[in-house]
Amino acid sequence: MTIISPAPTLIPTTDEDPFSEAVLADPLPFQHRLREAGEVVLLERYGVYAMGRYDTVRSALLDWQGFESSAGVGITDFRAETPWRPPSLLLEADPPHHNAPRSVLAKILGPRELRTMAPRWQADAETLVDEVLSRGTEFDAVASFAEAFPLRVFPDAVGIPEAGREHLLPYGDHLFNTFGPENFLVEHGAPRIAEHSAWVNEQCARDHISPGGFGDAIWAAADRGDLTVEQAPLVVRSLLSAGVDTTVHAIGAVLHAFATHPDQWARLREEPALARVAFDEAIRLEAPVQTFFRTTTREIELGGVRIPERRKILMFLGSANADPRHWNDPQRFDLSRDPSGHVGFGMGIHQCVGQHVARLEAVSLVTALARRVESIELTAEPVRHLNNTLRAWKTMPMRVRLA
Ligand code: HEM
Ligand SMILES: C=Cc1ccc(C(=O)O)cc1
Repeated sequence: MTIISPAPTLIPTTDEDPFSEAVLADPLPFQHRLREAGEVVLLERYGVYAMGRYDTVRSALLDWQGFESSAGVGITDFRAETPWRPPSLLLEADPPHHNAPRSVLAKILGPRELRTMAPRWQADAETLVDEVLSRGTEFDAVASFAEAFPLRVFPDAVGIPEAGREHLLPYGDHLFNTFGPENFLVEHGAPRIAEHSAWVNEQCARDHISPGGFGDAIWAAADRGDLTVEQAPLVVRSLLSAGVDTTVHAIGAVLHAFATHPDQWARLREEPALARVAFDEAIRLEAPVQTFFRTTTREIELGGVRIPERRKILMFLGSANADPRHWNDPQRFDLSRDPSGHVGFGMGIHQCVGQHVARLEAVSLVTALARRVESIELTAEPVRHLNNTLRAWKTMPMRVRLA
C-alpha cells in the first residue's frame, strides 16, 4: 500500500485492490494496513472510501441516516445505475420503506418462533452426523456438513418445492459477488445467473409456497395487510438470497475454528451449552460476510477526513472484528471471550434479521457432532472459495475420532 503521507487536508490513500484474488484469499494483511492507515482511507482504484477499524465501522452501521442503504449496499450506486435485480425491500431500503418488511420478518424469524423448530433441527442434525460417520471418520466438512445441513433444513423451513434447489447456492454466490466490482468472480457467475434468478423468483410466488413455513407466514402477512401482495414475493426472495450461502459458510467457519483450536473443542464437549457462544465467536473471527457498502447522504467528517455526499463507503466487517483496538488477541478463537458487539451480523436497523435461524442451524449441528466426536483435525490444507463479499471454504478435509 503506498500511503501518501496524510497532510491535514489530504486523506490516506491506497492503490491496493481489496477485491483482488490475493487479498480475497488472505485479507488479514491488507486489513491490518487499512486500519493502520487511518479511520477512513480512499481506495483510489474504485473511488470509494474504506473503513476497517471497529469504532468507525460500528458508528457508520448505526448512522443509517448519514450512511444509507437504499442506494445499494454494493459498489453500484442505484441512483446512477440500474441494479441487476429489483432491490431488496430490507437490505437495500431505508426507513420508512424498510419498516414494514423488517417488522414482518423480525416476527417470523424471531427466537421465540424458532423454538418450535429446534427439536426437529436437532434431530435432523443427529441424523446427518450419523449418516456421515457411518461412512467413515474422514470426510470433506464443507460438502458433508457445511453445505449439506443448511440445504437439508432451510429450504423446507421456507416451504419451497424440492425441484431446482441446486440453484440456491450459485444464485447466492453470484449475488454476493455483485456487491463488489465486476471482476473475474462476477464474470464467472454471469452466464447462468438469469437461470438461477428465474428459478429463485418463481419459488417466491404464493402458489409455490407450502403451508406452515416462513414463506407461508410472509404471504399471511400480506393477507393481513402487514405487507402488500407486491412486496410478499420480494420478502420471500430475501430469505432465499440471504439464508443459504451465509449459513453454509458460517458453519464452515465454526468447524474450521474448532479444527484449528482443539482445546476449544474439548471445552465444548465438557460444556455443550458453549455451542451458542462458539457460533458468535466464530462469526466474529471469520466473518462469513466480510464487507458491505453504504452511500453518504451528506458531507460527513470522520477521523479528520471530509467525505463528500453521495460517495460509496466500504465497511470491512471482518477487519472491524479483528481490530486489536477493540478485541484482545483478536485472531484467537476463545470460548471464554464475550463476542457480543461483533459486527459479523451488522449492527443497527439492518442487523441480520435471520441470525437466530443461522445460530439454530449451527448450534444444532455442532451439538450433534460434539455428542459423538472426541476430536476433530484437518487432514490437509483447506481450500478457499473466493467471493467478493463472502469468506468461504471450498473444501475442508477433516478427520474425527469418535467418542
Ligand atoms: C451466519 C449467517 C449469516 C450472516 C453472517 C449474515 C450477515 C448479515 C449481515 C452482515 C447483515 C447486515 C447487512 C447490512 O447491514 O447491510 C444481514 C442482514 C440480513 N440478513 Fe443475514 N446473515 C446470515 C444469515 C441469514 C439468514 C439465515 C437469513 C434469513 C433466514 C438472513 C437474512 C437477512 C436479511 C433479510 C437481512 C437484511 C436485514 C435488514 O436490512 O433489515 N441472514 N445479514
Ligand atoms: C447478508 C446478506 C443479505 C443478502 C440479501 C438480502 C436480501 O435480498 O434481502 C439480505 C441480506
